[in-house]
Amino acid sequence: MDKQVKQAYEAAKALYAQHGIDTDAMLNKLADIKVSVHCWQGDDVKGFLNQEGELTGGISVTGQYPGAATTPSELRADLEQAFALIPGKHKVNLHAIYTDTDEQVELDQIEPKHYENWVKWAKEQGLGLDFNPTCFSHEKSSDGFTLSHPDPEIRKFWIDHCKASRRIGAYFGEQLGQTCVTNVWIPDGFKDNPVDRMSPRKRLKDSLDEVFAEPLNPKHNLDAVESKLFGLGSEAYVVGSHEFYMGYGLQNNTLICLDAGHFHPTEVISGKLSSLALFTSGILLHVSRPMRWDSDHVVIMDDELLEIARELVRHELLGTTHIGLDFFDASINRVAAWVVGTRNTIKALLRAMLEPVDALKQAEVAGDYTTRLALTEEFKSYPFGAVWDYYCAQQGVPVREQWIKEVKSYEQEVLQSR
Ligand SMILES: C[C@H](O)[C@H](O)[C@@H](O)C(=O)CO
Ligand SMILES: [Mn+2]
Repeated sequence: MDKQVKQAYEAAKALYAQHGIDTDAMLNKLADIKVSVHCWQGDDVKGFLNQEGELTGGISVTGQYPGAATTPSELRADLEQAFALIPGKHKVNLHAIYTDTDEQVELDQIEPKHYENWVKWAKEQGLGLDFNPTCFSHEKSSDGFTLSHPDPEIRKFWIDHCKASRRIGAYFGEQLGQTCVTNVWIPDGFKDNPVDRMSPRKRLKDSLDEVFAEPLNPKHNLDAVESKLFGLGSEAYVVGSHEFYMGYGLQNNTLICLDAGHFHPTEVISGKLSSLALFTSGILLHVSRPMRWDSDHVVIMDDELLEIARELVRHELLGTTHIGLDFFDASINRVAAWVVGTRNTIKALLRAMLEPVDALKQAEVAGDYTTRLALTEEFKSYPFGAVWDYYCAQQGVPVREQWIKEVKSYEQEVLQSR
């Protein structure tokens, strides 16, 4: 390890120790945290089932940066490159459209065999896998409705797709010895004010009951449901709102997924964790960065990211929270997008672990808000960067911005020839 990195770490360690913070212990804890890295940043949410099809469902990717993955092997190679620059061992989050097969399979007919190569690769790489049914970018969702569709045949198609997806999730979990989280998100909603808000929700509830009817081993698969406030073309009404899924998840014991971009622009998910955690067995996060809307920008070290990390650390929610990422930016190198967003998420967790939580809580309980504010502010310039650098070196990944040149040479050697 670089001498300077080590020296800076030792100095930082001594400073934190004065507040009873054991940096070595925190780094061991950090190494156990898995972030679920979403495959869809690598190819602009196209997938491999119908690559030429349009991205629908009220989500959008902008940018023309060259080098998007066009095959499962390319996507895996890009992910490997990203993971070589991210400390720790993590998970990959797949959508159903990321089949690896020559078969032209329909979404309601997908089977574990269509994802076998992903499992083989995940085993080789020591990664876990998560899964999502893809209820968009399909002719049967072209009018904006899937599980809440008024036509029972279309609804059945999507129910069967979600059922098949859960079985694939269970197969991932069983094969990899790591629980797979299968997350259901649907785009269903209206562009303009509906007359009947209730009936689509009733249909969605019934559909979900069918989807989740088959009992699966929770060691292999955990179900999650993801709400949203609005999408492109569903500005007035989304069937699967926060209230809907909060009720559904609590009543049916599924994980509730909070996507940072799925609420009103000034509403933050960090503030929701301590409430939800009291009533659920677990939470799924989609860490994202909404800019004025659900824009899915790459995650940066902003106040909300740090606040999410603090909530997880301060209330000991790391054991029951599944941390997934959800952003897609095609205006920059896509491998770099993964690296920036994932490194920041892990770094934010480390920053939160290096705060004097007990002292801050004591000050708060004693009504000493002066100390609470002063200590919080002073800790913002404590040398967490030196601890982070040491962690990267310890984990065998580039320290600080050293990783950028690796992404640049990968771009030259691999991405540019695509
Ligand atoms: C592709 C993802 O499933 C999708 O982004 C979903 O999670 C979402 O957040 C939709 O806005
Ligand atoms: Mn999401």
